[in-house]
Amino acid sequence: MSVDSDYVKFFDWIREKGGQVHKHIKIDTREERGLFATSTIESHAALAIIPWSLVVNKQHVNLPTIDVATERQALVLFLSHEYTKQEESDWYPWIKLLNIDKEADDLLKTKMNLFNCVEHSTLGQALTARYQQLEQEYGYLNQSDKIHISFELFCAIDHLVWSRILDLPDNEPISLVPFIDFANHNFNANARWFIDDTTHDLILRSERSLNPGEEITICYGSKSNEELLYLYGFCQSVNPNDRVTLPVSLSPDDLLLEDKLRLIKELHLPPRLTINIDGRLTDDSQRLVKILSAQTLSTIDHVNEHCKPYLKNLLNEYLENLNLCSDEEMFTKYYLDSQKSIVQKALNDLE
Ligand SMILES: C[S@@+](CC[C@H](N)C(=O)[O-])C[C@H]1O[C@@H](n2cnc3c(N)ncnc32)[C@H](O)[C@@H]1O
Repeated sequence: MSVDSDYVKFFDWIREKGGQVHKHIKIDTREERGLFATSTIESHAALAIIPWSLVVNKQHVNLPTIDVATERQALVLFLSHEYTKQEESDWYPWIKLLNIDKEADDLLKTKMNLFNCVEHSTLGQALTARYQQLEQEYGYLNQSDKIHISFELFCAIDHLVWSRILDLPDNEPISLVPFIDFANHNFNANARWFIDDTTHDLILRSERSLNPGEEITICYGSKSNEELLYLYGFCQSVNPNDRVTLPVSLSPDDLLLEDKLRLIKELHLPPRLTINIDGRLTDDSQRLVKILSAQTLSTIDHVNEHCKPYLKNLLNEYLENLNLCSDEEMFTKYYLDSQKSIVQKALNDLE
């Protein structure tokens, strides 16, 4: 069976379930598989209407009725169960296109490569934590007979969930929305989705007129490269929302340890430094540096002579770590180059 006929079946399935897809749209693969206009489409056209019954979230009737720790886990279990049923699944026309087996292979090859490349960055730390959590989750679900797939497939499905969920507004649960999940990201997207107030359908709408062959994109939000890589496995060479986040810690030998911890808690300061694309620290981070670098109680929340050396040391250490990362893969290179350039700007500012 050709892939094209799988797409035809998918479109038919959406229509059978009461949805609509604009006649001038197809799913195609150029650099990346996505949605494309096959003819001119006017501005504000409904590109797709997806009925609420096809929106997968924790309230969905078909979700496994077992306790789940998080909304994300509910979606992972849903996809795992439907994947296991194969053609018996009511969702098969969509599940088939998710290429879960191939995703598992790719994840092992490319994503693990990414993982190794960025090992020394904050992204590496976040990915390590996620992997460890997945191992624990899988161990529990497997032991209690709640899941019947391999760990590799479980990781692939977890990645698919992270990369395809939509954050619906107004306290609606995070959801998977077949069809809209084939739209790729662009900061200058030409389409957007919303929930119809009266029907509760999910509508994908063109925001301007589309040319024949043009890709239909949505914006995944103002995310940094680190967030894009973590959630979706891609990032952008020029990302106006990029930033650096550095985890910081206090030495157990610090004589002001308790005072510093108390103040950080009182001020609700996140335990990391954030440096914006222009190389400037956020206000919270500037305050954190003052506290962390203070050597006397009277200067604990003031600019002191230790602020600059403290920050310089931290930035140079991070730069050294970034230089240890390999940068052959395109997205890893975008990420690393942007991180280095932001840290360098911050260091220049300190001179
Ligand atoms: C919601 S899905 C979009 C459809 C997906 N391309 C597919 O083939 O099913 C999100 C995934 O698409 C890819 N993607 C989306 N936007 C991208 C972009 N601007 N550049 C590269 N890959 C992108 C990433 O792999 C991401 O994890």
